[in-house]
Amino acid sequence: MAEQKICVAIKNVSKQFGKHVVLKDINLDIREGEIFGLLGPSGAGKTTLVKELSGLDVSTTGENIVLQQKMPDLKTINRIGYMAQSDALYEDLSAKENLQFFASLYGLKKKKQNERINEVMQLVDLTDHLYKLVSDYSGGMKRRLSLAIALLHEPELLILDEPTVGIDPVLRKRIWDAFYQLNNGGTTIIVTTHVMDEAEKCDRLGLMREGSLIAIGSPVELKKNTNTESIEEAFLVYGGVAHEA
Ligand SMILES: Nc1ncnc2c1ncn2[C@@H]1O[C@H](COP(=O)(O)OP(=O)(O)OP(=O)(O)O)[C@@H](O)[C@H]1O
Repeated sequence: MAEQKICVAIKNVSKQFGKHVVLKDINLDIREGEIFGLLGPSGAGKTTLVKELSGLDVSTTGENIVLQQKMPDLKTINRIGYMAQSDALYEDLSAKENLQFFASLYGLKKKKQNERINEVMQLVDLTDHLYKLVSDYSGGMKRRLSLAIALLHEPELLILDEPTVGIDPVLRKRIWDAFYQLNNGGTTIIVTTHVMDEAEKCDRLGLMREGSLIAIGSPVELKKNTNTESIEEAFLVYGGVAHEA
């Protein structure tokens, strides 16, 4: 990590859907250039939080400052790449047509569009499948195409909601290689996951449970502080579940 500048500042953020409190007073700084993982079981509030950071939802109280702007902010949204949990692709179009559509939405000019389409498809290793209909893509290919789309406008911050769910280990490694490549180029990455080996790949983690952030630290720190050997065990200790050695 070259710098310690703050990319995302989450300040006293709470979220309620009706009476249901989904996020409880979250405070978190994410640094520029880091890969930050939000780890927690289903329903912990990870998606709700990253949607707020992406400008797709708003907090009930508190504020989310992303790239020095209070969210939601239209200009800032254009500096973020967001990959949702389920793929938002047009199945009846080819990959290239999908990419062109989203590139136009991002306002990229024709020449730039073609350049970026080639670059992002190379990064996700789909160059040979550019003209294939998305309906003929496998699940893993669709995930990689979604990632390519999120990268078209060269975002400074990439937010990935469970990017490798349902993906086999070989492909998962390939996708993570792409994340590292982007991160080495300076992109800050926020990734939600409930996969422990994926959590180990992050620079720092925020452990979430029932809408609360119960611990923040590097994988090594979290294990050391709880005297455990795995993130899974550390999570249980932070969550108040007895740790049996
Ligand atoms: N639009 C909504 N209206 C009402 N409740 C919602 C809405 N969106 C999310 N929730 C609730 O908020 C809680 C947190 O959901 P969220 O999707 O943020 O969790 P998550 O940690 O991302 O889980 P998963 O890993 O399953 O995606 C859940 O109880 C969910 O039912």
